[in-house]
Amino acid sequence: MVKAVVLGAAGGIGQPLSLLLKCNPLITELGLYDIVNTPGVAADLSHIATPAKVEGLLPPDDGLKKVLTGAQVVVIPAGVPRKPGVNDLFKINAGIVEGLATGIATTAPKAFVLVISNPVNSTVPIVAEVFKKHNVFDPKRLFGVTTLDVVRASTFVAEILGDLSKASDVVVPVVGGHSGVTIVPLLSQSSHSLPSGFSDEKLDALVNRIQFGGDEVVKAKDGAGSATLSMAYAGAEFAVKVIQALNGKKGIIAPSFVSLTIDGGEALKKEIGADLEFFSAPVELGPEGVVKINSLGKLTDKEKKLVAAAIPDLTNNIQTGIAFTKKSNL
Ligand SMILES: NC(=O)c1ccc[n+]([C@@H]2O[C@H](COP(=O)([O-])OP(=O)(O)OC[C@H]3O[C@@H](n4cnc5c(N)ncnc54)[C@H](O)[C@@H]3O)[C@@H](O)[C@H]2O)c1
Ligand SMILES: O=C(O)C[C@H](O)C(=O)O
Repeated sequence: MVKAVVLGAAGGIGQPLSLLLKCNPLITELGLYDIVNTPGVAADLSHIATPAKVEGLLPPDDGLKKVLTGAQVVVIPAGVPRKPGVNDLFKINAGIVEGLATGIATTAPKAFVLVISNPVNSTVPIVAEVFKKHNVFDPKRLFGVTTLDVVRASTFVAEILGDLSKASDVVVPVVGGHSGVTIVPLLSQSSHSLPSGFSDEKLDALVNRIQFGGDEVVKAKDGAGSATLSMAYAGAEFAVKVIQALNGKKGIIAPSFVSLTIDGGEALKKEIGADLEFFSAPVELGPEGVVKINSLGKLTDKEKKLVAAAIPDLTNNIQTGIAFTKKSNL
């Protein structure tokens, strides 16, 4: 019996993500919340012949509180995506995420919180600070969703291998954060080796494509927003892993942007040579959330440089999130 909730459920990510969650038999209750359209989305999904009972709520009449009551897993894709005229996502999304995190901290403080809203490197620290203000912060239960970078890495490697049927078997750890140079694919650890003779230039181009995969979609959508369908796929994949671990399945490991106060975090700080509060690394999941942050493993010199290049942006992004909540009255 698992209740999952999507905050921002009527949006470009929210709707297909809610569809994928509704299709998962592990979920028995699915709560949908947005500032618009959730009753319609919920009515539509409720006709699908799967176990989850769906409800769609809006802000009036304590909708946020009602939807969060009893929630075990809360996924947050609420907020604006990149599009013309929207240059600073943080300005808008910081307040949205802070408001929703306040709702979770007061109504479902034990829920696992999966943050999709960008910029993830800053919105995750915002959620952490809000939870600290309410004295309910459990770092093991807060996740920045970086799975789309992992999904892209698998797909692009399978494309290079000339066999997309392998895409879902290819495992490439992607670490660091979720924006541009903070995205660090560890291609030397790919489950499927790149073709022999794969040149340095080609490797650089592949790293760049994974780091800036979001731009490809924004450009192709030509003003209509950023990745929604691939993000919904990635978000559902990560949410299901969290739910499987919650239900007792062992050995689930996936990269996520998490607090380095968790077991394994101190060792990771030494590995990356930086005293960061958050970093995306492979984490082992269990019924209480993150059991342990794993080592990044053996890195090539190129990968060590990529990690070093990610640190300044990560430091700034994390501090921007923390500074926002310090100034806020919520
Ligand atoms: N983590 C990732 O890998 C990743 C990937 C793609 C997009 N994103 C981010 O996800 C976010 C959503 O993208 P999208 O394309 O779905 O945008 P969208 O505009 O299509 O949908 C966002 C939804 O959020 C809702 N919303 C706004 N304020 C809200 C509030 N206070 N409470 C509840 N709902 C609220 C809107 O009504 C809308 O339905 C963006 O910030 C985007 O940058 C993250
Ligand atoms: O790039 C974006 O703005 C959206 C998202 O973070 C992505 O990786 O596609």
